[in-house]
Amino acid sequence: MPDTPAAPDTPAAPVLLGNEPGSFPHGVLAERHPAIIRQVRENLPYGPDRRRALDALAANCVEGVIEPLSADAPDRDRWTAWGMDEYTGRSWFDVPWLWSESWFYRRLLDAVGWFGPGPWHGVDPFRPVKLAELRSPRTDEELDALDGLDALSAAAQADALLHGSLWGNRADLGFRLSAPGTTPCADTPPLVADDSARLWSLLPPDAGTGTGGGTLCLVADNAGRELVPDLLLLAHLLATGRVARAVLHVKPYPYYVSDATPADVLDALERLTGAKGRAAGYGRLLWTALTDGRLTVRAHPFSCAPLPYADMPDDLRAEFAAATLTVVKGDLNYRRLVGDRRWPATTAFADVTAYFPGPVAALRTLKSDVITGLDATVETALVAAGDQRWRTAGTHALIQVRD
Ligand SMILES: O=P(O)(O)OC[C@@]1(O)O[C@H](CO)[C@@H](O)[C@@H]1O
Repeated sequence: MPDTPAAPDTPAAPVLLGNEPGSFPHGVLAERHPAIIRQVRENLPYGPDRRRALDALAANCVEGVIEPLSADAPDRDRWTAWGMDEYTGRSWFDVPWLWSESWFYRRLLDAVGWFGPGPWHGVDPFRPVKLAELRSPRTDEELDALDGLDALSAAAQADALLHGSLWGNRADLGFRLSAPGTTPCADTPPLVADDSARLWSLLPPDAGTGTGGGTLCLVADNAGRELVPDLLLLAHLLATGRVARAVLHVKPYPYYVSDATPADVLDALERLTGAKGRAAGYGRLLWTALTDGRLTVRAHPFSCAPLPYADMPDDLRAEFAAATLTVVKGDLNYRRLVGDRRWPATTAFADVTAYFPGPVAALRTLKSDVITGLDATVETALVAAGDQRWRTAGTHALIQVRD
């Protein structure tokens, strides 16, 4: 399977595995995944066959080994190219953590009958939790707060929407299974890196007016309370002419509990168009942009690949190469962007993303060990402030740009 180092000129750090008891990756494999299965079992009335399959997966993912997809699986060839044969027979804990997590969600879809011919075909096992969040009063509060933006300068409005999208990344339902009620940490500034000025310099206002303006790719992460502010940001960028077109990359199938799929985009859009005030205006703008082609939604198979973006296929590479800027959202996408490795925290972000075919920005709250691009002083302060939970607790965030 491909294993392109993220940055050929930077010595590659070791790939993260899940086999170290007490480590964050080990906890995800040993505890978070079984908890996700329990939640899925409770949230939908699956019949005995599906329940048995879920129980079998619960045992297999903790005690068993990787078993190949069935011969008639529609994506068997793809998974073969992504390393399935190489890892068959090995413990889930002994293969790259990035790989075994994606494998978990793929096998979960088998267990619930997503690919099958039966009644559960195409039914998102995470839909109940996604919808509960989208319909929550907190979403209303966030949409109502948009009307307060009118009092701000144009630059402050843009920053507010950027930060809404950034901190929306805390809305990760899988994460909340293992870190409920995490509160921001007062000891160190919440932003560990802030390249927002560089980001805005790549998207000047009105650069996108007329026919020759730029395209922004936004590689989305979670649905619901992350996707809503992502859509608001896109609407604002289109409305202010900072971009002429936007491409929203979402997942082709349910993944990492709350990751956005095309169906989730429609749900979020409905939430916006059904809202009041500025939120509704942005909803209408996005609806029109979808109909006239200024906004497109992509669900590329590689979006659910168990591999770093350094291994992206040529068609995706060409898309990102043509964009004025690609904004990559969230923790998992960050791991895939820089490579899921034990990088020293001060490793240059520009080096580990040198392979990326165009300007790229990461907007991410920190929910796993991987980190690059920190100033040494920032790292020292974070470490001095206490334990290493700043890496995984979602209390800190970053905006990093490589142009
Ligand atoms: O990508 P997201 O939604 O920001 O976060 C995904 C996440 O919760 O799941 C992984 C562990 O399962 C970590 O990368 C991260 O903590």
